[in-house]
Amino acid sequence: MTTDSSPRTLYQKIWDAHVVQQRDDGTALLYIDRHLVHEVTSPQAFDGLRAAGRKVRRPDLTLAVADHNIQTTARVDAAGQRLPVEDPQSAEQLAALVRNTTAFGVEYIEDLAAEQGIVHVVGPEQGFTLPGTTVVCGDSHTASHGALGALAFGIGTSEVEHVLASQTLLLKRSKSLEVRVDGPLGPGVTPKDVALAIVAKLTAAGGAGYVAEYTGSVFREMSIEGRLTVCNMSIEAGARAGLVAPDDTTFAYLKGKPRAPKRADWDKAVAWWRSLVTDPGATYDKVVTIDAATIVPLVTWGTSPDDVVPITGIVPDPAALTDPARRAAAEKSLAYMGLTAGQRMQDVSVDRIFIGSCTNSRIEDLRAAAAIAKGRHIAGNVKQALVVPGSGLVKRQAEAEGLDRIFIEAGFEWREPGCSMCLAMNPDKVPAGERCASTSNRNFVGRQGPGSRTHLLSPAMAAAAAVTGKLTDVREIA
Ligand SMILES: CC(C)[C@H](C(=O)O)[C@@H](O)C(=O)O
Ligand code: SF4
Repeated sequence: MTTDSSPRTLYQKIWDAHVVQQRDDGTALLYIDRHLVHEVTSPQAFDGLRAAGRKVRRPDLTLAVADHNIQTTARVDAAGQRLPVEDPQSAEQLAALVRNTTAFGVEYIEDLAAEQGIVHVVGPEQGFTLPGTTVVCGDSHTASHGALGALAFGIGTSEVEHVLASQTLLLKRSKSLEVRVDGPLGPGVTPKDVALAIVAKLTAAGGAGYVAEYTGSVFREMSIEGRLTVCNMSIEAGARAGLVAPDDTTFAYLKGKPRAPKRADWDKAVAWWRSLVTDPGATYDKVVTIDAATIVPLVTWGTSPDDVVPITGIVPDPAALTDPARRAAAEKSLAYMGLTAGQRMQDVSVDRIFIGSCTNSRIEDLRAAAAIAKGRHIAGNVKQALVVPGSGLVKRQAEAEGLDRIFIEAGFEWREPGCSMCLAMNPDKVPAGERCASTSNRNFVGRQGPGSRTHLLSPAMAAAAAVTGKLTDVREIA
């Protein structure tokens, strides 16, 4: 604990409030407030506990949900009977999560429950993620939860076991990075474009060793859904975590959420949460600023999330790169993506559309996509357009607003919640050589299936690509 009153960053305040023991080697044992668990990174951790004869220390602070392997087609038949998961490995991982959470007394959000969804959509939506808490999950996109002012980061399977057993984690403090974006956003520019602009500016490795705090008018004016999109992609710039200081928008979002504090506890919590801001005079180790007016609707061309160009731009020419290693990487990337230098991004036709993932599957994302899809139809060359809500609650809300009808009438498939085509661990895959306009966060080689080609963009731009059959400037449609 810091005892003097020197100005501190938000990151430092949350860190200081969670140090259980400071060690001489610079590491600290940190208390973990919330642990989210999914089926992919937990089986070995539970096995480890079993082998050591240990229990889960705080089952009440642990919440499990299946998302990566789960099918997004119907989960029950017409008679209400559960339909089997066909892939044996997925079926086993899902069964293991049920077995392990039952055996260790951890709460498991059942796959047929309306609360089921992608772990990073579920945490905020349930009020499980709260300002000023430390949140971990065996998943790199845990950074998302920083949108609520939580210090949230991904951990490996051995750390999952450590947290299950002790509710603590041994960590080295990261450096602090301020990412400031000020000014009004232009037409068609969404939080996803802000996120892509940040990743492009920092580069995919530029945030390594840092915890980013997003500051400036753009984030103050942004919804929680938008902040979740931006914080989600912190890891694509290599940052350990991303943070937005909690404010009235945060409190309004959390109030009444199932697991948020109630009555007098709520008032006490809000009073503390209001102190979670970077003090005037506190310094960051690094500061990056972006003028919001320079951000336009963006799209990726390559196989790294920082391969970003304006939708009005062209495929960059590797020959313009002087560093031979970077040039070779860009050439390889273009060959994989089936693109040629100088080609206009808006001439690139697409085979599939994916609207979903923990980056862009919340209600505002679906509203933005539906606004473009409304009264239109997917183009003849588009083989499949998936809309996968981030949770059963998002799905229900969207249906109450009639968004499902808009999508279905426009030729989209309306699915059950899960990670789906974001990483193709379930049957939702992009076939080799096919091109997908995707609202997810990674365009790595083979990410959406072996040989798949991914272009990252916003939900509105994904819907625009669906109806025109090619990458499209949403400003020309909306
Ligand atoms: C499967 C999981 C460990 C992985 C992650 O850590 O992020 C996945 O969610 C991803 O997005 O690649
Ligand atoms: S939606 Fe995609 S990025 Fe998010 S947790 Fe699932 S696989 Fe990872």
